[in-house]
This record gives sequence, C-alpha cells and structure tokens, in this order.
Amino acid sequence: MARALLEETRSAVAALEAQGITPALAVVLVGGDPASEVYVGRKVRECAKAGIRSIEHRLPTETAECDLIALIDTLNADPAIHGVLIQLPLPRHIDAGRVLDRIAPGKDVDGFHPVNVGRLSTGTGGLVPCTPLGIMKLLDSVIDDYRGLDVVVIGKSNIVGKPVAMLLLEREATVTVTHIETRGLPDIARKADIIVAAAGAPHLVRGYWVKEGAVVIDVGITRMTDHDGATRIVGDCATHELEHARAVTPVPGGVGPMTIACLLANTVSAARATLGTSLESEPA
Ligand SMILES: Nc1nc(=O)c2c([nH]1)NC[C@@H]1CN(c3ccc(C(=O)N[C@@H](CCC(=O)O)C(=O)O)cc3)C=[N+]21
Repeated sequence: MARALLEETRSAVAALEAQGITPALAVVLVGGDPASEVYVGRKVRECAKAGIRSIEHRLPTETAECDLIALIDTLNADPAIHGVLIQLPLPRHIDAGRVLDRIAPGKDVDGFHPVNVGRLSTGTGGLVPCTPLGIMKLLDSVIDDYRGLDVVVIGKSNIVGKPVAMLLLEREATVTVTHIETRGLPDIARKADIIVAAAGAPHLVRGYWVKEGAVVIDVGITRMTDHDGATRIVGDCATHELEHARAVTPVPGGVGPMTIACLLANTVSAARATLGTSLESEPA
C-alpha cells in the first residue's frame, strides 16, 4: 500500500510540475540522534524517488532555540518551500511546543501545529498527522463502514493516539482511548473490533487481548539489541499470538512505510493548496 501511495504521489507531483510547481519539503534535524538519522535519510530518499525536492537542514545539538525559530521563519517565508518538518525529538534545551507553533500551518506537513490539531478535532480540514493518516488508509483497505464499531486506541500521544482517535470518531466509530495507566486494559481491548497499539511498549498486546476477527494496527517501533548484538525492531503486539485476528500490520514494514508515504502526500497537498492562493495574491 505504501508503494502504491508513493506511485500516486509521483503522478501528482508530475501534474504539479506541469503547472510550474515543484513540491519541496524542508527537513530539519537538530543533533545526531541515530534513529532520527535513519528516518530523515529515508524521508529524503523517498522524496527523491517521487520527484519532490527535499532540502535538509542539519543543525548541531547545541543550536539555540532562537536560531531554530529563525530558520523556521525563513522557511515559512520562502515561496519555493511547501512543507516544513522538524524531526522529533528535539534536544532537551529546546521547547518543542514553541518550535512547532512557529511553523506556518499551511506548511505543517506533520499536522502538529495547534491550528491543524484544532481543525482535526473539529473535522474542518487542515493537514493531518502522517501516522494517523497512514493508519486510516490501512484500515480503509479492510473496513468500509466504521459506524458503531468498537475501537480501542492504546496510547495517548499527540502524534498518534489522540489524532487517530479523532479520525475514527469522525467515521462514527465508538472510540476508547487508553494508555499504559489504564486499568483492566486486556478486558477493554478484548471488546474491540479494531485495536490501534501505539504505546511504545514491546509485545504489550498479547493473543488473549484480541477478539477473534479483530483488526490490529501495530504502531510500535522499539529498537532492541539481540544477544549477538544485532538490532531489530519490535512492535507493540505479540504478532505470533494473533493468528485469530482478521488482519495485523507487521513491524517493520507496516505503519512505518505508510507514515513516510503520507508525509510525501501531505507535501503534495500543501504544494497544491498554494495554487489557488498564490494566483489571488499576485498583482494582476
Ligand atoms: N516531526 C516528526 N515527524 C514524524 O513523523 C516523526 C518524527 N518527527 N520523529 C520520529 C517519528 C517516527 N517516525 C517513523 C517514520 C517511519 C518509520 C519507518 O519507516 N519504519 C520502518 C523501519 C525503519 C527502520 O529500519 O528503523 C518500518 O516500520 O518498516 C518509522 C518511524 C516518524 N516520526
């Protein structure tokens, strides 16, 4: 599915090119967190394949918050840049909230700006966070009517848990948002037609938590080191115990690649949205 979405995005990029717009994504990485390096590398590579121009800004860990803000202002003001992504986590001395608030909402391809969060919670458009968007596309491939379905979201993050709950509510599912402090989680989960596991707790969701025929989305990506020193990525679900589920997303190779494909799709949406406005704001 991620490959198909990237293919669609490539066509959409070509169509925009024909109208004189090359979609461009600025990716800002502060510090050298190894996982972030991997993700940013992947984003930049996929952009190239899709024909999206990507501009990497790598700043040292000790970058002052005001300098990062100044960079965001520059990117906001640059009409050739359509998307701005600040890779998280940021170093501790930087207030991530203040930084994300500074991104122009129309360029906020992560959908983390309060304006986009508000739009999502009122169902009034805006840019939607990439992981929740990818999760909905995955779910849409097996579910066509969400009305009245019981969904249990495990995890209450601003990046996954809360926004995916909003999207599912919009489809009139009955959504229960839980987290690691929730009491009786296995019993709550067992009622679900759909489980979205986004707690960042490896193999949290066991076989007996999952109802026969449920659809399970595994958002976890915990890096583990084996006895032999090899690293592997472990999800939030004990997938080998979920043979009775209707469908389970794999880790790796499930939600992660969809997240990146949706980031590119959001960049194209942001670029397309400038078409109407830039014509109106240009002097005749
Ligand atoms: N501003 C911002 N936006 C993000 O969207 C964002 C972020 N910061 N910080 C970190 C998280 C994490 N995230 C992932 C994206 C793709 C994979 C992915 O493609 N994973 C592969 C495996 C990758 C690997 O080998 O490590 C997979 O699941 O198959 C994983 C994680 C985006 N994030």
